[in-house]
Amino acid sequence: MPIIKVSQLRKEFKRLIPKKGPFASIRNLWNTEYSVHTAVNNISFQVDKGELVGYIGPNGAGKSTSIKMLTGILVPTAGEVRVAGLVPHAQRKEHAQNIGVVFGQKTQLWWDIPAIESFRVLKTMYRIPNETYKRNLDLFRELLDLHEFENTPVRQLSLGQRMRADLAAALLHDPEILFLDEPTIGVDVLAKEKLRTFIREINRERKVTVLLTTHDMTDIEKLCQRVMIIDDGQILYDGSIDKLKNSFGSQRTLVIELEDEFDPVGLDLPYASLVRQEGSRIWLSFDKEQISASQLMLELARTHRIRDLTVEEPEIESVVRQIYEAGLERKKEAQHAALLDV
Ligand SMILES: Nc1ncnc2c1ncn2[C@@H]1O[C@H](COP(=O)(O)OP(=O)(O)OP(=O)(O)O)[C@@H](O)[C@H]1O
Repeated sequence: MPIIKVSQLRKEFKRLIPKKGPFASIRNLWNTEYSVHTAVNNISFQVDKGELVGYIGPNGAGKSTSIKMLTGILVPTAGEVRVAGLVPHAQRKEHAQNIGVVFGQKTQLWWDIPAIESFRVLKTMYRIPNETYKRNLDLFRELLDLHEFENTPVRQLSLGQRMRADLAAALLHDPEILFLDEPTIGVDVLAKEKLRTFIREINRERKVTVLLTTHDMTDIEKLCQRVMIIDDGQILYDGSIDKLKNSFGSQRTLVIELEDEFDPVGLDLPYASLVRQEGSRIWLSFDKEQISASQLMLELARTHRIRDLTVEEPEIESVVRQIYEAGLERKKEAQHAALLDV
């Protein structure tokens, strides 16, 4: 059952075109010339209840703008968005009861008071029953080690501690849906792992639907069953991580353990290149569209005795990098064509 429904969603921003030349700063005071920038360009998708979906894309792709429309902070220019049956920007108060939001770049907590005080304020704001509040706080204390720092003013917390407090704050009122905008940004490896374990736990145990934006592909690999890639305001991919690797990353590595020391003399392997060698172990990179791992192995077996072999899938990091780079190339070509048109 879809809990998030987005159809032909669009967001345009007007940008002032600054005047140049003499007295520009004064003339800009009366400037009314704008250009329109489309940050989100007619996207459509649905998220089912209980899903944990990664929403990724390069800088400026439109992730935060989408999240802001889903959370009701921004009003769409066109299209439809419904979250748990509500229109976020039109029904902000009811919507706030259904969602939790964490923006990694900006805390939702009050800066000058300890996190525990912020939690008490949130309890009143969201009218959280005593029992629910206590149950949740006890659980979050246990899973996020809140007791270590809950009495320290938020401004004195480390980034990792602040993020843990923010996550707890976002979930105190038992929301059905959690929006996470870069929750692991700038956090050290151990703290990241703690945050990931917590996110996984509340998704699995409490069936909270999670939409997560991140630049950290390990977050995606460790947490998400499904990933959506947005670039230039448009969704380029929506599906599983395995399918993503298969569709976009055809490069594979065959790791072979030979019986004897590797001797490259006279070796002529079609469609493969030797990328590494350590004694009798070699790494061959190949494109699965051109040759299969078994064909490659047969070729090698003509001249070498093989003891063992494994095929390494591409890292999601490199697959996603290729997709971003292809998008960048397309943008450069479009800009170049536009310049030629002028
Ligand atoms: N308030 C605004 N006014 C004008 N342009 C904006 C505004 N907010 C965002 N944009 C533009 O919209 C585009 C998408 O921005 P957005 O913040 O959604 O990207 P993002 O994918 O979240 O990027 P990042 O990974 O860098 O956070 C960018 O070109 C950005 O400059």
